[in-house]
Parts: sequence; structure tokens; C-alpha cells
Amino acid sequence: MERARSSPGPTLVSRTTGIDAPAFAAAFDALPAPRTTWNAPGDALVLGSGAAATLTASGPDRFARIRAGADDLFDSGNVHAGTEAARPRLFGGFAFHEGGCDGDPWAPFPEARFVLPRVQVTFADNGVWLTVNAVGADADPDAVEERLAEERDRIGGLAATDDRPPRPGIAATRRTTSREAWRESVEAAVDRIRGGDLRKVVLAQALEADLDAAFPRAATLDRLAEKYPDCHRYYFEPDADGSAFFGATPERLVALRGRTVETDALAGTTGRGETPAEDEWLAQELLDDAKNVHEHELVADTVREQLEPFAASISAGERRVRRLATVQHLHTPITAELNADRHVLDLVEALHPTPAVGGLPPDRALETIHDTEPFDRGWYAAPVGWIDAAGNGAFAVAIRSAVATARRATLFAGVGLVADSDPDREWDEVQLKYRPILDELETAE
Ligand SMILES: C=C(O[C@@H]1C=C(C(=O)O)C=C[C@H]1O)C(=O)O
Repeated sequence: MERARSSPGPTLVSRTTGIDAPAFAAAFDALPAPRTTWNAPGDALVLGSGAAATLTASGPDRFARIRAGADDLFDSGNVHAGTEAARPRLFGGFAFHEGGCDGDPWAPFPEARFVLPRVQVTFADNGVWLTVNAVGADADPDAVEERLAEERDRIGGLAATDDRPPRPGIAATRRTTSREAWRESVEAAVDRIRGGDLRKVVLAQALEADLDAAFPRAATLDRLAEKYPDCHRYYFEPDADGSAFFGATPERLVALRGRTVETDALAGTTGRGETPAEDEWLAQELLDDAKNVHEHELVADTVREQLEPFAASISAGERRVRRLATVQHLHTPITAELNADRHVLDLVEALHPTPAVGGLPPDRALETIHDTEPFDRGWYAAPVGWIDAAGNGAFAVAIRSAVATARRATLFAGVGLVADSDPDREWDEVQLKYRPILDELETAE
């Protein structure tokens, strides 16, 4: 892991100023890679560029190593943030499995990578803020102020509106998993579940799409934000070579502020209707469906159990239907008060992977996933989010996602299997879960 630090004295310098609001896409295009965006309901939209510091880690202690690197970095801070939303934060994520980033398209992605952006634009309720961060040899307050003034003239002077390029269109697609192979995998998993070896497993597929035109990055993020305002939207470039992992997920893994924890159990899926009445009918059918309720309750129970050692109290809201633009899910919000101060990464490590994306018992499920899926999950279905100096943070489960390069996107989607899962229905559910990203790549009819 890189730990950009020299001693003695503060080595992280962060300065922020208000700027005239540029269009998101104009700022995105003006800033050099590697770029990061984080756009969560109730939070400011953060656009980061470059890296004042990068933390990477691999292996079984990757959560602890990122935490140690973050503590080291933040301990050395000299920060004038201007507003809370622009305080220094590390943005990044983890791979689903240890060692899970080997093949294409994951080769550029470390098993854990967090970045403190060199330049950051924060679109908050109280205005747009520009931040310059520097660490180590560059961390001279006068030089940072000078850089801030330069960037303010440049980014603050960008257009406030822009023409959005169209969706790129898809020339060809390839699946990792044929219908036949899927049927066999689902049947084998269901046999193991009926035999008592497993209780639930989430199996996924990948879909590779060749694009007709260059992937319009900022426009795609803008469109996802409009269509999925209640979801966490995320975008990570691991280096300056053009790959990006992005998505719009309805699933929060954990948010920690002080000692208050918020998380979600989200599992059990149906489609959207053509009319409001059909939507209602499908929602009611989902709430009444024994298979989906069982699949959901395994997740809710496990999340509660995993939080127990950390919690003074836990409370779960009512199970209800969460309606998104393309699907409907069973959802139980869960909150907890911690019994001691904790770092958000302690909770991320304890909760990932929940049975919403892994299964139960966890070891058997992970082994089944590993033996069955003919591709690497990489960062798909893994924790992505941010950490601040206080150890607070917010992480989402990176589903409804894809890796894109200039002319290609690889999409991922999975489904939870229990004893009475049917391969054809589960196949259809996978196709539904590709829609959030696929709809942004296909040209509208
Ligand atoms: C695994 C995915 O979604 C998860 C599986 C769900 C299910 O099986 O019903 C629902 C929501 C997510 O927890 C995915 O979208 O790829």
C-alpha cells in the first residue's frame, strides 16, 4: 500500500473555495483521469480528479490495511474545508472476493483502492465548492492556495449548461453464460440447497457489449442520476487508461455517522407493470410470495446478526416494496446504535458480503459462486463508498453496474437462489437487472 507521508508535521493540505456552478459534464470533461464520482441520495455530488494520495491493498487484511492507511493520512491534516461536504474524504472500493480482479475487464482494478482526489468539485445544497488537496512533498499551503486560484478560474469559468451526447448504441453482445449452462448451474445450486448443504446462494452473469460510439461518460452519469434519484450512483476510474466501473445501486451496505448506523436488507424482486394498477398488483404479489419473503428474511436476519456484536440497540423497519424505474424489491431498513466508537470499515468488513449478494452459510455460498461463475466478479456486488477523518463513511453494494472502456461495456447482474427457485424465472430476473445500465447504452427506438 502506498502511504504518501513524510514527517514531521502535517503532510495533508486541503483548501476549498466556492465557485460559480459549472455543468457537471463540463467539469467532468475538463478534469483529468483518474476521476471518481459519488452521488448519493441526501448527500452532495462529489466529482474527484487525480490523486493526492492513493491507498491500495490486497489479501485478507485489505480492510484493515486501508483503514490504517486512512488513519495515517488523516492524522496529518491541515484542512480548511469551507463546508462539511468538501472535507477531505477517501473514495473507492473493494473487490467482491479476495484475489477477485484477475481477468479482463478487471485487470486495472486493485482488490482495494481508495483515492483522495487532487482536485474535487462538490455540488452541495449550499453551493458548488472547489477543493485542492495535496499530500507529501506537494503539501505546501501557499502552493495549494495558488493551485486553488488557478483551478477556480478554470473550473468556475466553465459553461453552466451543456449539450448532452446521445446514448452510444450497441453493435454486438456476448454472454458469459448460455441459457443451458444457466439452467444447469441453477439446478445444481437448488439441489445443494435441498440437500441441506446451502440455504441461499446468489449467482450472477456478465454481458459484454460492443458500443457503436464512444462511451459518453458524463452524459450516462447525468441520465442515471435523473432516472435513479433514490439510488447511490458511483463511478471509479482505477487509473488514467480509460477503464471505469460505474452504476446506480438501490442497495446501501452501511452508513455510519457518530455511533448511528443505517443499512438495508434488499432482496426479493419483481418487475414493473405497464400501468399503476399493474405495478400495485405486482408489488402485492411480491409482498405475499413465500419464496421471495424467505429469500428476503434470510438477508434481514443475517444483517441484524452481523451487527449485533457492535450494537447497543438495533431496530428494523417494516418490510415494504421499493419501486425503482426498472424493478421492484422487498426492502427492510435497519438502524443501529453502536456500543462503542467504530470505524466504518469495521462494519463494512463485518457485513460484506451480505446474503443479498453472497449467500448462506457464507463460506459454502462463496465456494459455490467461485466454482460456478465463469468470470471474475471484480468490484461487482462489492462495497464502494467513502471514508472521512472521523471514521464515518457510507458504502453501497455495487450492483446494477458495469465496467466500461471507450468502446465496450461489461455488465453484471445476479439473483438469489433458494430451494424453490426456477431457472427460467431467475434468467428473466437477471435480464431485468441489466436494464438500468443497458437502457443507457442502447439507442432509444
Ligand atoms: C445481485 C443483484 O441484486 C440483488 C439480488 C436481489 C434478488 O435476488 O432479489 C435483489 C436485490 C439485490 O440484493 C444484482 O442486481 O446483480
